[in-house]
Amino acid sequence: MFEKSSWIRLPRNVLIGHGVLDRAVEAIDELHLTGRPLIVTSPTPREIAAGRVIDQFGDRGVEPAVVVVEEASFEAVQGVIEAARSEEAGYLIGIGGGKAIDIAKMASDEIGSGFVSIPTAASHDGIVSGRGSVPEGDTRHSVAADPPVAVIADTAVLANAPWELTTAGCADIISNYTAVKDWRLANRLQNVEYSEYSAALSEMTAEMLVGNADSIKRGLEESSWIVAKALVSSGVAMSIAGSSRPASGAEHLFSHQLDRIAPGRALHGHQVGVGSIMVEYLHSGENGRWSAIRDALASIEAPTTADELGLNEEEVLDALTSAHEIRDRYTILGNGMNDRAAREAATVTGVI
Ligand SMILES: NC(=O)C1=CN([C@@H]2O[C@H](COP(=O)(O)OP(=O)(O)OC[C@H]3O[C@@H](n4cnc5c(N)ncnc54)[C@H](OP(=O)(O)O)[C@@H]3O)[C@@H](O)[C@H]2O)C=CC1
Ligand SMILES: O=C(CO)COP(=O)(O)O
Ligand SMILES: [Zn+2]
Repeated sequence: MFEKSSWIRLPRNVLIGHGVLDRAVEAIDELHLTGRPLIVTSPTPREIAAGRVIDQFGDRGVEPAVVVVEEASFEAVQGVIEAARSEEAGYLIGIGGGKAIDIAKMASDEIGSGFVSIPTAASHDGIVSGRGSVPEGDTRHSVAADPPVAVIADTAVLANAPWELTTAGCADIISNYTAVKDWRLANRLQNVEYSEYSAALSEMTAEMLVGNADSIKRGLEESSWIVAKALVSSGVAMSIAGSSRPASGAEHLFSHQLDRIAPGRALHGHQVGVGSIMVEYLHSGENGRWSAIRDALASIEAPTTADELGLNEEEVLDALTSAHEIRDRYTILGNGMNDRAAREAATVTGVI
């Protein structure tokens, strides 16, 4: 008897392009959300973008509540939930990088309200996904949450963000190559649920980004357009899968470990990019495609070495040998790498 079923949650309105931030309230109006909006933002995006959205609401006689978060943590999520209750918010709007958007996403899931994603940086593919990613103690939780009901990505805002945030977003997309390899492996070895559609979309997104690498240049708004579309596409792949598997494999475990070992040293996307070079080496060996991943990263000015990430050898080796412990997610790392194997992978690929 056929008993399979799936429920794919996707955003309804996706606006990408020059100046779309000024149409934010118009796009939100179309969704028929009710009640007072609560804006969740972080310090810089508060200055850069949230004010413009608040003004649009003001023109309609609506005064949104605002919470400014400093870090991605469960306490911050709890704070937003409490603010939403005390301010009687009807829905949430996340304005910022991954931190603000993840927190708004997870709080709205808990409250059962709608959530709108307004990224100010093209720095990661969580801007549209139905996953929140939050560290806690020695682990990191990838939490299921409703995806945004709308995404409003203004390429002028994204292009004005520091260039490294955009290259981080590119690297997060390029890492899909190894994430999908790990997913297939986990499906073969552990019967992990796998979606061919989601995997194909995730890989195609990485292919298209690499194919357009020549147009990804500092100071060019078109770069933000290309990257924002790829981030949306990768987020959709995660929504189809119902997990972050198509965009998060061993290279993400490596990065999550770095967040513990060397917090705040480098951006999420940059760490996963470097992780991806080494994970590709583990999958395909010395003559494999790891050098193509490295070259793709280098061509968009993303880091390819420990040095460029601001890390030393020991930190990289520590993260590599302990990455398998951070979460119950089967990858090429299996039961873990020993010191010698880790050093070899990092040395052959030129990471250290
Ligand atoms: N849910 C998911 O599927 C995914 C989630 N993530 C999560 O996202 C987070 C990483 O995202 P990331 O965006 O790098 O982190 P942040 O939100 O911390 O943003 C990075 C930095 O950029 C600043 N910033 C944001 N927008 C602008 C702008 N327009 N101009 C100048 N500065 C700006 C922020 O300032 P300020 O400090 O003032 O806010 C911050 O210092 C991690 O927590 C990661 O786990 C990553 C990938 C996928
Ligand atoms: O960063 C992500 C995808 O790019 C989210 O993955 P995690 O589930 O590993 O947090
Ligand atoms: Zn990522």
